Amino acid sequence: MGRIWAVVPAGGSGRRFGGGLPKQYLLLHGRPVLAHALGCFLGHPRITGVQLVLPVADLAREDWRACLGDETGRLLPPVAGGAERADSVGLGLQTLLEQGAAATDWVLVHDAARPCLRREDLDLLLGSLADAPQGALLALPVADTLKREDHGRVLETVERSALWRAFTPQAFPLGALAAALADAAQQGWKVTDEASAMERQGWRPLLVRGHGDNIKVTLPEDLPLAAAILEAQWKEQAK
Ligand SMILES: Nc1ccn([C@@H]2O[C@H](COP(=O)(O)OP(=O)(O)OP(=O)(O)O)[C@@H](O)[C@H]2O)c(=O)n1
Ligand SMILES: C[C@](O)(CO)[C@H](O)COP(=O)(O)O
Repeated sequence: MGRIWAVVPAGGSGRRFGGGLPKQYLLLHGRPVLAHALGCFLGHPRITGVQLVLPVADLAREDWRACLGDETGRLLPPVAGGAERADSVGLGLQTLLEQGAAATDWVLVHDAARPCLRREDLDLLLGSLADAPQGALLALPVADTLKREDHGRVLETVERSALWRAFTPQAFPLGALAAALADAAQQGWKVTDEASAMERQGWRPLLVRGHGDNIKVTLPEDLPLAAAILEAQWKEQAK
């Protein structure tokens, strides 16, 4: 396996979260949400470089860097994102390729809005790649009963026995993922994660069971939840 890169999409506006400041900049235990997400990769010996993707208006923003301390060695110059998450990821991948990454290198894509990724889960995903030629992603089996909605009422209960929640990081060969995202964009397919773009190409990525506390900060109530999760993780590590 060649080098392994990370792309961290942080180019969103946080519409569902609301408020003035996009959620990736909000503070969790004194550090921006995106700094927590970056930290996992910046401090990992198997990650060659980290490509952060920001809203174009924020490229000159520096405040979030202060919290990274001396971890910035592997942080590449941020690039501007696009209208949708998939566009931002694609722009991050293209930048890596233009800067000399090989198409056969691997890339992990991780939401900046997921600040609670455990090192052990990142290691689990990285460790799976040798046996995952079609890529891999952290995920968790659904534990709730799922309903399909129709005009505010239950239409049906969805059989959940084989359903998993897809998290990030999601790991794929860099060139194949860039091509799959470009194809999805050209075909007008809305892909909400990297795996679905690869599935469209016939790939069947490996599901790697991770911890459910790898939450995505999406709604206002997710921020205090993420703070409590981080605190619980730190207490667990301190034992
Ligand atoms: N055009 C976009 C949209 C989203 N993202 C990033 O993709 C991740 C997951 O997206 P989501 O949670 O949906 O963030 P937002 O798009 O900002 O949220 P919303 O859909 O509520 O506006 C986030 O780290 C977000 O910053 C991105 O890089 N570029
Ligand atoms: C990529 C992702 O986090 C996997 O669950 C999710 O699809 C992102 O969705 P969003 O609506 O862009 O937050």
